[in-house]
Amino acid sequence: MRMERNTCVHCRLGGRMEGDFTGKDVYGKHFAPKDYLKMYYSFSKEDGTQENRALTFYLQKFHKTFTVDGVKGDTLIDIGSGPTIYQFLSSCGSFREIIATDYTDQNREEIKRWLKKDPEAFDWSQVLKYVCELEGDREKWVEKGEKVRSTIRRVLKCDVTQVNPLAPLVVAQASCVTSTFCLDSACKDVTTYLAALKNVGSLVKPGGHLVLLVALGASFYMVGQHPFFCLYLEKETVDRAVTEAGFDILWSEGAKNSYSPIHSDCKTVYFLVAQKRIKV
Ligand SMILES: Cc1nn(C[C@](C)(O)C(=O)N2CCN(c3cccc4cnccc34)CC2)cc1-c1ccccc1
Repeated sequence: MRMERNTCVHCRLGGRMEGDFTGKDVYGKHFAPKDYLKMYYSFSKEDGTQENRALTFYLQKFHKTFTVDGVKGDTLIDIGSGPTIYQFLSSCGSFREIIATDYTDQNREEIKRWLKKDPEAFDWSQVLKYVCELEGDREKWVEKGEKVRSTIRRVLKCDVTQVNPLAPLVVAQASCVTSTFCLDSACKDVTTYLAALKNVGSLVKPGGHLVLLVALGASFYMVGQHPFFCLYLEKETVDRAVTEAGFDILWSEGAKNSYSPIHSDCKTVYFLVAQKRIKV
């Protein structure tokens, strides 16, 4: 039907995206990791032409943070890991232990599938090769995979809306906390976002680092045919939330969104590195 092809996703959804927060239960029921991974983390076309500019931006910024700038420490906690492991490829050589976390069972299971080398696990080999090329030796990608597997020691449940996001577990404060596209998808409004950032920030030891990847100017994103809510955030809101959570922003960089408008209305993907103030 011609009209159908010409209407935006928002319109086709009957405008349901505005304010339609995707609650935790919906994630548990409707979030399909395989569809998500195929849609957002396929690295290139069959002919090898590289097309995933969003992913290469994230990988370059993680490389700058951990390999070039030398952010390191004992433990790194990743909050809202989703079903992905790309976020660990540069940090796995800089921390003794990585703890991956997510709210949904199916995302944690997808990570465990890759850790166990399950043949049904998502193929991250192209992404491993890209990061090894950034580090100067593309041929080291198999060893890189083994290093990631040996460094991810735990895969835990998290809920950023809880004061202790890892409750009922009490985990020692970490040298570094990373979180990619989590708070913007998990928080229904800015008040909740500010509180969630304080909750996540409480997991960082004084002097430790917080690394965030945020979708700016986004109200939804698609996984397969299912729309998911995203909190509409501007750079200034994120910067203020990080500062109010007790961190100094060391550097940040935004990149124009390269997702298809069918997948999301995201304007900018925003990478930020901050350091927790030491109370004197
Ligand atoms: C790309 C991309 N990836 N993602 C991350 C994704 C798929 O949303 C996810 O797996 N998440 C985050 C939400 N999350 C949660 C949901 C409910 C409650 C949670 C309570 N605590 C912690 C986590 C909770 C569960 C894991 C979002 C995008 C994206 C965003 C905007 C525009 C375009 C793309």
